[in-house]
Amino acid sequence: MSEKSCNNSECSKESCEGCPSKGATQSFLVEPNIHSNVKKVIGVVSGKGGVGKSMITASLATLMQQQGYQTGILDADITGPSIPKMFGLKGPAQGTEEGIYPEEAKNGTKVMSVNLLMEDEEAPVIWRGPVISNMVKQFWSDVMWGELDFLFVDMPPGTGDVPLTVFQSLPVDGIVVVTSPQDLVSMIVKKAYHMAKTMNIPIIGIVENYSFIKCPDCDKKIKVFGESHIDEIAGTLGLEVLGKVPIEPDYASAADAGEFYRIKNDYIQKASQILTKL
Ligand SMILES: Nc1ncnc2c1ncn2[C@@H]1O[C@H](COP(=O)(O)OP(=O)(O)OP(=O)(O)O)[C@@H](O)[C@H]1O
Repeated sequence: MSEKSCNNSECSKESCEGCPSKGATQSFLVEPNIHSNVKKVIGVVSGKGGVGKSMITASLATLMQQQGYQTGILDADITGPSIPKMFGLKGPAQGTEEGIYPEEAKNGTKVMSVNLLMEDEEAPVIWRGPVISNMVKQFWSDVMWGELDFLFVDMPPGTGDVPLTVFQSLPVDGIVVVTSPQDLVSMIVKKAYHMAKTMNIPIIGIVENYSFIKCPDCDKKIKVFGESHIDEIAGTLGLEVLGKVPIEPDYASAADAGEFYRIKNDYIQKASQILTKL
């Protein structure tokens, strides 16, 4: 993004010389709601679907909340929202002329998601890209987040419209990349890595989900998806590995029961240490 902030089609090369806008970088940042004071915005991204990005977003918010920070989750996964259900939240969200209130989970984590605005949470969102992107911007400009230490943004998978909108419109302080231990991961992590670099967004680190499962009888770690390559990839890219999270049936059952706020995901403690220093 290195366009001039001047949109005047009359401008000629000569008249641009001496113009105060010359060389200025255009900002697409959207103003937050007047009732929001969000200290840090953290994006949670994945290169492909189904790696457990929402579960890691929910874990990060819950972990920081358990440590005494006030957290929120902006569910930017508009066509596949899963955060409200994980926290046992149902719409409709309430509002005033000045904005919409996020809903609050039992642990105090605040959530906004398209599912809290729909009359029927099972109705599909069949909207085109620009409408979806605008909704994400409104989750920043129209939601009264109040005082938050950390707002985690659960992104849709990939490097499409919505991640681009979030990176351009919200003051993102860093991203966490979620992966699984499969062969394709190297390429997928690199795509997310290059997107963040291009957009000048700092990468906090990588979390590997589905790393292993613990044998209930002998505690042996079984690597269901094969050997992990995450340390090598992180080493090559100069990134931190924030944690290796096992397949843990309790995570899935807590999510299904709408009680994710009771989960303590100790496997990502390193992420919390880094987040507190941001
Ligand atoms: N480590 C884990 N142990 C047990 N269950 C998990 C784990 N990680 C994720 N799950 C479960 O797997 C399912 C998919 O996870 P999740 O919704 O977080 O994936 P996602 O990457 O956000 O998906 P999408 O990319 O489609 O939005 C959920 O039911 C979730 O509870």
